[in-house]
Amino acid sequence: MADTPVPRGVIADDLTGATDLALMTSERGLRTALSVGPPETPVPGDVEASSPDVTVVALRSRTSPVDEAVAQSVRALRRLRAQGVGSFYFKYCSTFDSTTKGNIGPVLEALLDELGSDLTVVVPAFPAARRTVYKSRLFVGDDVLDESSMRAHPLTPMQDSHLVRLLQPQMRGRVGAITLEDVRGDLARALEQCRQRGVRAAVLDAVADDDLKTIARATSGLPLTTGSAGLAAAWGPGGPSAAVPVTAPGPSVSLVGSQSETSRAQVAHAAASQPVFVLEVPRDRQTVAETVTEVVHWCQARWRENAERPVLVHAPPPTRPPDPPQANLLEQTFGAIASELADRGVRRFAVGGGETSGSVVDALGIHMLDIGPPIATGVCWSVGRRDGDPVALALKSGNFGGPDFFRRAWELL
Ligand SMILES: Nc1ncnc2c1ncn2[C@@H]1O[C@H](COP(=O)(O)OP(=O)(O)O)[C@@H](O)[C@H]1O
Ligand SMILES: O=C(O)[C@@H](O)C(=O)COP(=O)(O)O
Repeated sequence: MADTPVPRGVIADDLTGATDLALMTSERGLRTALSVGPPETPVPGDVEASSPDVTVVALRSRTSPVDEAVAQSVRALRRLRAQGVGSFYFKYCSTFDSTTKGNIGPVLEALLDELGSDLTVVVPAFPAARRTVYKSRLFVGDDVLDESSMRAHPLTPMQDSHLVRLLQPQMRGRVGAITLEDVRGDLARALEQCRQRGVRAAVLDAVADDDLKTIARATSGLPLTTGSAGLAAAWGPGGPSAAVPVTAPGPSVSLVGSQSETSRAQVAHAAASQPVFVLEVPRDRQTVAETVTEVVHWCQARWRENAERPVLVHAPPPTRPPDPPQANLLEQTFGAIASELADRGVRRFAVGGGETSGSVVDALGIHMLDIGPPIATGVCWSVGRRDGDPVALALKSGNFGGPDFFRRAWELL
């Protein structure tokens, strides 16, 4: 197994992306801390004792305006540097989710500027999750990105699959491409040629785990690398899993705001054995509050019938075209449901969707997560603390997990 130096600081643009990567490093035996938002600077003297191998900072910047995403990401980088971190990874989605005013390019350039570095790589490939890049085109399984279900994402509809074409309009600097032949040939030379041509971000083809190992080795000297959790599978020497055990008693609830095909199939599967509540899209804050009260009563009534049986609450099908204010009200609704249920003693939450997970964890007031055992590729149990009590969280990217995810997850607790 390759022994590749590990970027010690990871800045992730959403929470499920952060847990995806943290699972990867923790499974490889790297002690991984996940901070929800930039970490507080630790008290000097504690640094050595508590220093993890990798600190992952989960932001909620994926759909933020450019200025906000840049400010959040630079702030995270500065906090990590203050803790002694010297090498960084910017984690975005393996489906390269970004809006038309996408912030991946601006964030990447701001981080390069902050580090005084000229070149980085763009590596969203994650073959274990069937994301591959060939001739700069991103594939999801057998489909190019813009022919996959990502084409109809409510917040980040992806209507091109060519990463250079997607990224260049977001950047001041030049975007280049490195072909699979060069990745498998003389990658160091290809990177040097990019540098000489003034390329700031080189999009790398990769279709197999071995390509990622090659890339991890060839880019280990760069202060900043970027991509999905795929590349993290090639970091470090590898070793026994550093995952912590996760236990939390009491009733179980799944909250699904994701509209991906995968999530919808998972909800349909769960509905065969679990009570399911379908939300309406709230019109305003007042209807958010009314909906939350209704859902909390519904959950409690279901648990009085059978305390062991998980329940599931999910968002209704979206309107076309997608409506960001409605998306935001739904996120608030899921967050408030979680927080009201937690006030009533619920400690087991499975959440479908990255934005939805961010909203739920924020509403629960959780700032740090310990990484637990895997549930599916890219999804794990994690533990946060709320008023000192452990809260078990399965934070699932919309696109991840098998059809039985919302049953299987509970069986692992
Ligand atoms: N019916 C709907 N109308 C508007 N927005 C919706 C609807 N259903 C879900 N959403 C929003 O879509 C977004 C889904 O994003 P996210 O939770 O990140 O899921 P994924 O992981 O699939 O990207 C959330 O902001 C959610 O509130
Ligand atoms: O890289 C991935 O696919 C995931 O880690 C990820 O970023 C998930 O984002 P959401 O689909 O918004 O949950």
